Amino acid sequence: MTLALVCTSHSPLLEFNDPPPEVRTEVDRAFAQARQFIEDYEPDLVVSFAPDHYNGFFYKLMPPFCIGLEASGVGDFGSSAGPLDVPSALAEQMAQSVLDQGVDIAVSLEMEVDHGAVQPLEILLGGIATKPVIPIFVNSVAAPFAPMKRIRLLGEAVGTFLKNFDGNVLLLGSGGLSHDPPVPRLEAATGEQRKMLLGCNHPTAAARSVRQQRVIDTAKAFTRGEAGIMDLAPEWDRQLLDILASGELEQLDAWTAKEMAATAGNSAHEVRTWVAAHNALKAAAGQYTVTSEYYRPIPEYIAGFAVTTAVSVPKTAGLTETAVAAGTVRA
Ligand SMILES: O=C(O)CCC(=O)/C=C/C=C(\O)C(=O)O
Ligand SMILES: [Fe+2]
Repeated sequence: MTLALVCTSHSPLLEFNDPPPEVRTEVDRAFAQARQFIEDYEPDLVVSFAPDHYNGFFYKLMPPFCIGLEASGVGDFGSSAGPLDVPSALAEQMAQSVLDQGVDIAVSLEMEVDHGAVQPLEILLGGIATKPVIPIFVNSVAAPFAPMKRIRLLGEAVGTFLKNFDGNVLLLGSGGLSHDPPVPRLEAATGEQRKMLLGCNHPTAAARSVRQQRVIDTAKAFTRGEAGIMDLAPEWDRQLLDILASGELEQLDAWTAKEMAATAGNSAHEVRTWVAAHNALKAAAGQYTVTSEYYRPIPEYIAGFAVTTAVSVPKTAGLTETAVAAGTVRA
């Protein structure tokens, strides 16, 4: 059994608001590099840690974590709709193992996933059903949030389960880094929004379209420096990437939800998926090496935008020559 990891920011704006061409080229190159990394690795199973943005999980019943025993894409922001290829029996065994290890996790036989889970599958694996995928929802937008230590322990429990898997496992983390896009929040919700957040009415295509347009308009205003959302926080992003690369993930236990949001924006909680994925790799393999890392704050995507790859082998010379040659290595 070996493991590999790709963590990537997602953005609903990828196809709706272009950054300058040289930045788009950089992002495409980082995606291409991650795709090649996966192709070379030939995963038998993908385990995806991803958030949701009130398309599949609502306040009517909001679990901190959930494993999909069956799942399908909802098709928001032009992402693919339809079933994922979830190995249900294996996903159920994973859920039992995670529970046995002391991490309470929900399961869903009808999990709905949005662009947060679907974009990485499309971009990195060519579609939502090209490989067997176990989707793990990590709540990253709906307060209250699980403490960071629990996120680390979720990753550890998943990684411990994967130790016994006979095959190559690719871990995915999706989201972040610093960003504050206009995702509605309960504390500021109007009557109609509150109903949407509760999940009283499942979002219609028309309602989704209004929400989507708001994100696009905000991104355009943000790029002009005119949006009333928080700035990106490159220093916070770099600190996080350094900690993830160091493997000393316990350092993140002290990060509180309040400070994370205050420093890096309300959607910075999506980095929880990165922490869980990295600790799954660490738990399964003992050590890991980050092999490539792309990072740039991209206002057009409202994102501290990063793509990294890692493998379950001890540290050697550090980042690979490929990463350096592609110009995607961090400073
Ligand atoms: O109004 C809504 O709920 C839609 C907003 C939305 O889905 C925004 C998503 C933003 C990201 O996924 C992101 O920047 O990470
Ligand atoms: Fe998101």
